[in-house]
Amino acid sequence: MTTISPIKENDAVIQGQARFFDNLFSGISSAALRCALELNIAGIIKGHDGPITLSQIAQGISSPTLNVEGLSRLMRMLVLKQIFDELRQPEHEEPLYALNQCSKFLVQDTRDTLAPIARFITDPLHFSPFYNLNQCIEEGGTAALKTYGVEVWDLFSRNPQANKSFNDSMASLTRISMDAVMSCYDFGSMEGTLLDVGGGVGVAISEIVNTYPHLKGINFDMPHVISSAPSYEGVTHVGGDMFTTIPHADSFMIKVLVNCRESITKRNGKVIIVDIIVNPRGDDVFDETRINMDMMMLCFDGGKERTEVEWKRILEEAGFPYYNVIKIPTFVSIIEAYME
Ligand SMILES: C[S@@+](CC[C@H](N)C(=O)[O-])C[C@H]1O[C@@H](n2cnc3c(N)ncnc32)[C@H](O)[C@@H]1O
Repeated sequence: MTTISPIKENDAVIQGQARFFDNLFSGISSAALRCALELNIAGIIKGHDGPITLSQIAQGISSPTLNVEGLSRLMRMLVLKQIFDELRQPEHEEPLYALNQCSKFLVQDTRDTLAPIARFITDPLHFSPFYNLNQCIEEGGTAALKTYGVEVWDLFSRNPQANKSFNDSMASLTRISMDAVMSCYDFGSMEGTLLDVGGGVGVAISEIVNTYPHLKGINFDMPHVISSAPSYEGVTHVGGDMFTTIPHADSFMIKVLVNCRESITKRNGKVIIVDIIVNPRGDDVFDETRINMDMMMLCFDGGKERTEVEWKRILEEAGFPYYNVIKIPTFVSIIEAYME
């Protein structure tokens, strides 16, 4: 006779094992998310205007050799991960699958789509350097350089497809945080020119200028990024290297501060930083996202996400001893920094 001892979920050893496996297999969640994107599952559900069966998803994929059993197992995984909802209703034999607050971001071509960042983050081009993360910690330098022989910005400037994929991914990430930024910060009190340093293809500055047309926007980024930026009314795109010189403006939105001080034309000029403040305590719903983004920067471009103490130090070194932090309901915060 076999006796089965029930799993004691409170047992620290069991919990440790479960945590180990959850982390070990977390890359499979990314792969399943990418697979849902490639198969356009969110788009198929959205197209039906309501929850649908597995067979309807299968029809939407319309592959003559579709592995329906595989699709059903994929949906089980995506439901377990709360990426899609599964509804069991008595009148339906088959479960119904529905979009939820997570999978709605997989629908493509909407204003709030996160499909471009999902595609970029799960792309081998982005993921391969993580296999060299240990080297980048042992020796310093970026894992991207060790993988590709060039830094990412060079890689993007030489590879138009990678450049577009990265720029689109950043634009989608920026777009979803801009509502929170705009509703919590009064750009209307600014005057003259506002320059976004490393502004990508100009999503943030275009939204600001669109709401506050009295401001003149300057979007500053590297020439290969600017060359693919769409034009926006009230925004001038300028290509260049922020480590060499940044154009003059009355106020700045910025990620790197060193050159900013010399570029501020008025004494009352201020710097608005819209960026991550790392909170290693993990008591905020976005803390893991912020730490993941920090690892991405460590591996990929050699940048870093900062705690408030680190921001305070870097601001002081750049000549901005006064600052306010404005917490907003998204993964970034606003830091308003002043010279005096
Ligand atoms: C993390 S992305 C952020 C893009 C944009 N601010 C956004 O939120 O969507 C960093 C940006 O900095 C730009 N960048 C990196 N090094 C730069 C440099 N030396 N001069 C100007 N821009 C630079 C990159 O091209 C990229 O668009």
